[in-house]
Amino acid sequence: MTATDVSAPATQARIPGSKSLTNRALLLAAAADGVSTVWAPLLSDDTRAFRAALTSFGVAVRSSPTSEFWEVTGLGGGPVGQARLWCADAGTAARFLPPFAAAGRGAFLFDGSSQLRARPLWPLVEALRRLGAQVETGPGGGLPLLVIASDLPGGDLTVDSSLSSQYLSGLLMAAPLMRYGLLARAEALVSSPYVDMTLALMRRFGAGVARAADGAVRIEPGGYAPTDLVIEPDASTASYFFAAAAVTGRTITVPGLGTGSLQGDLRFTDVLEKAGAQVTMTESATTVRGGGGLRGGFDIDMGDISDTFMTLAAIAPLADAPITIHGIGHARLKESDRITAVAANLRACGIRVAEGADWITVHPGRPAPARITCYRDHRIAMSFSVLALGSGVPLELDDPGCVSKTFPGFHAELHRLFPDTPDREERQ
Ligand SMILES: O=C(O)C1=C[C@@H](OP(=O)(O)O)[C@@H](O)[C@H](O)C1
Ligand SMILES: C=C(OP(=O)(O)O)C(=O)O
Repeated sequence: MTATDVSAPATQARIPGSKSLTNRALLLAAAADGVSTVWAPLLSDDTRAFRAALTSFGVAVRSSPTSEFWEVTGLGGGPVGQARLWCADAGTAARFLPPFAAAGRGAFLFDGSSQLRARPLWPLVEALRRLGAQVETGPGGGLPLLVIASDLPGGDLTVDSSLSSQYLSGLLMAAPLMRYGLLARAEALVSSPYVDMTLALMRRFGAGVARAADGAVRIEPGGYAPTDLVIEPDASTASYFFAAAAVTGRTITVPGLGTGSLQGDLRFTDVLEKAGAQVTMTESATTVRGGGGLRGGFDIDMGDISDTFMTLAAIAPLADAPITIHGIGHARLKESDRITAVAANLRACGIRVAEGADWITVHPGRPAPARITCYRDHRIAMSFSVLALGSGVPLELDDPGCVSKTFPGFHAELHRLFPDTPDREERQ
């Protein structure tokens, strides 16, 4: 650490709640038998869509006046009746809500934006059918999806999890509502920390969860008990602020994200450490100190934490040697084909990039001013904002507002923490 770093004021980033924790907590509270309170929920497009869909199922969600908590009156089981559910752009809604519906009784029609319709659902559809649910898909094999439910017996299931972990998470969360529970195995699981998060939250809501020696998970029937829960700040969102510290030589602390975090994406700080940043983690906060430039010359598997691969890829031109990221093939199936999108935008900045089915290599270089195509992907917008900050080069985002999927206040917070860098308007 240099003398300059020591004198730099530690600055606290205000990171909103985790999308993944908020939507899981909403679902489990909706299934529970009683009233749960979700403190510090994320207020963004994805959580509003999830909440609105639950309301369509007949779940009452009451906000405190400033939304510092949401009070959810659970159904004490799966939904009953008929409903149309709009999932907007939210992968979590399209993958978590159909299994919940299938564990109820009635007819439920799910749809979403054209972006969400393009994302695969077939492993979930197949799994639900094998459990005995009646599911009809749209022409592409996914949304719009009709679930005709009449209580699921449950049973023994292997879930193809090579494209996404969300199918398994959705099935696991519905399992305590099935008559005999579920014995579930994942095949070729990607993003495994999200399944750990699912099981941890299910336990918080009183579910009987046991892991077998062969990696299978046994979920007991019996439903959920209501609980009160505080949502952690979002670790994927925090990655942009940690990366910003690394590339500007500044210090950023995120309170509320520490050693006990349930979010795998906090491991992005290990990646920054590998790239030369200093990381300090306590039970209640994480601090990243930049300084000394970004170190490259490594090849890293980010398959478990793929939402943060773009954060690294976008700042990689500022490193002193090439950086290769692998294990991220499933990132092609998200809001955009993220490998192609990142590569195209880096090339638009004049940076040398090579890519394959599940990897990308980014070479060092000074970015040229460019217009960044966001593909309505919040993470493209946030990642390239950090590259603009670190390089001091104006990068214009074609759709700065797409950050509202997970952090509507992103640009304002980045500007608050880094006011001395190129003007925000120039970069958007
Ligand atoms: O379960 C979740 O909350 C999520 C799982 C991950 O998806 P995949 O399992 O499709 O990688 C992640 O990318 C997404 O943002 C949130
Ligand atoms: C992939 C993402 O979202 P989801 O799958 O929940 O739509 C994301 O937030 O990066």
